Formats: sequence, C-alpha cells, structure tokens
Amino acid sequence: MAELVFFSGTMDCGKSTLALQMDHNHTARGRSGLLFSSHDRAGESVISSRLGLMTQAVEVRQDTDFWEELVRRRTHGTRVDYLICDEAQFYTRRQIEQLARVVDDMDIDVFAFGITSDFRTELFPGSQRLIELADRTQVLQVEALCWCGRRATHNARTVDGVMVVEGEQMVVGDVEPAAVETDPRQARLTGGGLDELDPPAAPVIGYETLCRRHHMRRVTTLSARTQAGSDVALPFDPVAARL
Ligand SMILES: Nc1ncnc2c1ncn2[C@@H]1O[C@H](COP(=O)(O)OP(=O)(O)O)[C@@H](O)[C@H]1O
Ligand SMILES: Cc1cn([C@H]2C[C@H](O)[C@@H](COP(=O)(O)O)O2)c(=O)[nH]c1=O
Repeated sequence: MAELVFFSGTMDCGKSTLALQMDHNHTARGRSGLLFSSHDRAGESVISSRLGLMTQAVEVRQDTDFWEELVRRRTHGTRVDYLICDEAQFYTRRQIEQLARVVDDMDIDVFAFGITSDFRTELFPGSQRLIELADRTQVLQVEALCWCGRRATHNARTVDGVMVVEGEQMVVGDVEPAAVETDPRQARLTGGGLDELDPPAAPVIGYETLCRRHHMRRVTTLSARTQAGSDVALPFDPVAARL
C-alpha cells in the first residue's frame, strides 16, 4: 500500500541528504522513481545536499500539476513507483492534495521533504497541508543544534547579521556558519581588519537554526557573542547560554 510521508525538520538537518539516500536505496532494489524540487539553493531542477551530493530533478512551479504530470508520463510508458519531493514547503496546498491523490489512486509512494515553519515560526502552506494529509510525519533524527547546544527547533532569518521577524515568507538562502565569522560587523568587533572595506551593496540574507528560547529572545550566535563579550567562546558556553 503506497504512502504519503512527510520528512520534516529545521534547515540543515539532513533532509535533502535523506531524500537522495532514499532514492538511491529504492533504485538499488529495482524501483523506479521521479525526483522533484523547488527553488533549491544550488539552482533550478536539482536536489542538492550539503554533504556534496547533487542530482537532477524536475522543478516544481506554481502551475505544476502532479496528477497530470504522472498521467502524462505513464501514458508514455514510464514506470513510476515512488516520488521524491524536496523543498516541499514551497509547494502549494493544491499540489500537496494532488500528491495525496497520486498515492491513493495510482498507488505511488510519495516521500516529501521540507521545513515545517518559516523564520516567523509560522507553518508554510505546503507543510501545513502535508501535516494535515500525510500518512506519517517523520522528524529527522539528525538534530541541528542551536549555538547554546540545545536542539534547534526553529529557523531564524538574519539580514546583515541581524535577526528579523518580518518580511517575505520565501527567500532562498543558506545557513552558513562561515558567514557569521566573516560578517563585516563581527569582523570589526573581533578586530578582523575589515574596517576599510566598503559595506555590502545589497543586504545579506542568512539563516540560523535556533532553539525556541533563543528564537523567541532573538539571540543568534552573533548577538550572543556581542552581548556576552566578543571573546566569549561559543557555542555551548554557559554564560552566553543564559542570554
Ligand atoms: N562537512 C560536513 N561533514 C559532515 N557532515 C556535514 C558536513 N556538512 C554538512 N553536513 C551534514 O549535512 C547536514 C545538512 O544536510 P542537507 O541534506 O543539506 O540538509 P537540509 O536539506 O535539511 O537543509 C548537516 O546537518 C550535517 O549533518
Ligand atoms: C526559514 C526559511 C527558509 N527559507 C528558505 C531558505 C532555503 O532556501 C530553504 C530551506 O532549505 P533547506 O534545504 O531546508 O536548508 O527555504 C525561506 O524561504 N523562508 C524561511 O522563512
């Protein structure tokens, strides 16, 4: 019996890696799959993992109709046993409903991967519909961590290193620890010698995974360092963790 499974978690917890591993395992057993993604950081029509794997995928657009897509492929003789659907938070509610119908009426497994909530802690519409319709929702075992050492449960967005809670829901970007280190203001704080450089022309959007406590208090790695003193060693520092 086919299933609709939603593999969810924060950013950077290994969803795309698992998506590609599952495809590999199913293919190795002679099953035939189709890969989909939407607005992957690495570009159009790919699923990319931070572990370095990258595989071609069909780009899901606003007007993609999964039902029609599957009917078309089957009519042309393509066998499809399962779908891998990455960045599923960006799919529309209607597209998630189409995926549920693909499972029920075509007996095709659908493995969907995505973050549940946005930088404001609100559910993405696609994720909400998946939680509502999936046979199973599975939170990934690999835990992304907050700078304080707790499990990261939320995604924060930073603009030029400062956490924000207002803005467009969708802005493609990455969690980049190195970006914190090379943030111009942080470099100035730590005497990084970037004072003479021009400020960046466009605001730099980044993401950081945080525990709920630090998301609600808006304390990122950078602001924790600033508040605790720039020489405080993070992460897992008990002094800084009290912030
Ligand atoms: N250099 C590395 N060495 C080992 N593991 C890494 C490395 N870089 C990233 N990872 C692992 O990859 C995970 C991110 O995988 P990815 O599939 O890209 O995440 P997601 O799709 O959930 O954003 C990290 O949580 C970490 O466990
Ligand atoms: C929190 C949040 C994230 N995004 C974007 C940023 C990335 O491009 C993807 C998540 O990709 P990952 O493989 O899970 O790291 O989502 C966004 O658009 N809006 C947000 O609020």
